[in-house]
Amino acid sequence: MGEQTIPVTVLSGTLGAGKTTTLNHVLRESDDRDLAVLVNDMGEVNVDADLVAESSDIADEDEELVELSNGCICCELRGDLLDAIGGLTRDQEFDAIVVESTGVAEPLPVAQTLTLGFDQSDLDPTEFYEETGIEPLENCHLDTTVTVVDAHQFDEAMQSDEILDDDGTKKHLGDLLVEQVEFCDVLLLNKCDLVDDATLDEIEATLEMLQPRAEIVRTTHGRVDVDEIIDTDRFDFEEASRSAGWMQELQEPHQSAEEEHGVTSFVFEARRPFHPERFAELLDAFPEPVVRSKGHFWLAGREEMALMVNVAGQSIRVAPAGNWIATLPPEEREDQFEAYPELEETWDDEWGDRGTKLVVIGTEMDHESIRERLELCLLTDEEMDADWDAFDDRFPTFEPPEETDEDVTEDPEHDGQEEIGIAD
Ligand SMILES: Nc1nc2c(ncn2[C@@H]2O[C@H](COP(=O)(O)OP(=O)(O)OP(=O)(O)O)[C@@H](O)[C@H]2O)c(=O)[nH]1
Repeated sequence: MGEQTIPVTVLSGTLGAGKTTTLNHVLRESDDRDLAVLVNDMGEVNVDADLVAESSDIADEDEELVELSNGCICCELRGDLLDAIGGLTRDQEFDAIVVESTGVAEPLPVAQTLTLGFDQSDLDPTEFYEETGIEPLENCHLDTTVTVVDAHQFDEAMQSDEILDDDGTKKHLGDLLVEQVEFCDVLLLNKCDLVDDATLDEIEATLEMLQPRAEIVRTTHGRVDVDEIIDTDRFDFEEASRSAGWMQELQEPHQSAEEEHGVTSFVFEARRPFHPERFAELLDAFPEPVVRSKGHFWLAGREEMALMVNVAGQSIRVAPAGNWIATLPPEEREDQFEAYPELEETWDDEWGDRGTKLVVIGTEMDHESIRERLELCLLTDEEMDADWDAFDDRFPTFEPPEETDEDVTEDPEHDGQEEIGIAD
């Protein structure tokens, strides 16, 4: 794998960020490379493929264009994506392949599909192959994931409550933007011509906080040095899925976060549960400077299961984060102690591992005031002795997970996160 196989670059980015413009630039600048291009076109929403096909610069016999329509390559077209790459590369030797996702695609499932399809991942692909009927492709590797960010729309998109529909899956624009930023190797901060330098510095500081690993390149009209995004060998699935800022912050918190352009982060920890009503109220009107928050929490009345909160701009979702280790049979608990020795150090005689750990990232945040507001959501001494089941609890109910030995300190990234819809 690697050297001799065809490098695949995936371009993501919200609608209108400049993916097609970047792709056109790459094609124009790649006279010395034979490129294949796959464009995911969502029918009426997106006419990229037409634009690409019409461009005379691109209608070059060395290049091949495949359009994947009527669906999303992060959802039902996952198999089609691999089929298309398989078809393209069966008889022709390309130097590289560029995949342009739709503006609503999540990069993680696309990368998962490619790493599984190229047999490049440590995950067991058997089920995937059975489900899709796909033969693993041995002649390609996922090389670089690129997210194009629209500098001009960034703040607005983060604060937007616009809901996007990705083939039936509804998500907030801000949530998608954060996912795209958190999962990539290279961030193109595009449309720099429309934004002043001070604002660009601020956006870049936020991007760095959200995604410390990615290379950030400022561009105008997608004019990037092609070597920054093609055949870079930058992609690593494990690293990519673990590198998001909030994850690093949870694992190695630096309490007095270095401030750059007003972007800071802190970790909130507590060993008492949140009052479900007060915490719901806080989430309803989450402090505006918070750009991103994620972590697990303990909700009074939910002593079986840890919950996970995921705030990205205006989007707030809650998901199950696995059973508390305290609920496990003693022998399984011992296994967990062995695997995670630090668990024993923080174990509470009464409540075991139950507790809350959230990372909060934001711009111009007053840490103390946000910390205080979170603390006010914790049960008071009096409430600690009350009947917790009697509290008004608007959070969604989740079925207990089948596997009970999940470590809640790891991010399980469960599917099925629920938009909590606390506001209504
Ligand atoms: N001023 C300015 N406009 C840009 C820049 N990059 C792209 N645009 C314009 O922004 C619009 C959207 O660009 P596209 O490249 O089509 O964006 P996209 O991400 O492919 O959009 P979708 O395919 O709809 O998701 C076009 O009108 C581009 O000409 C830039 O750096 N500066």
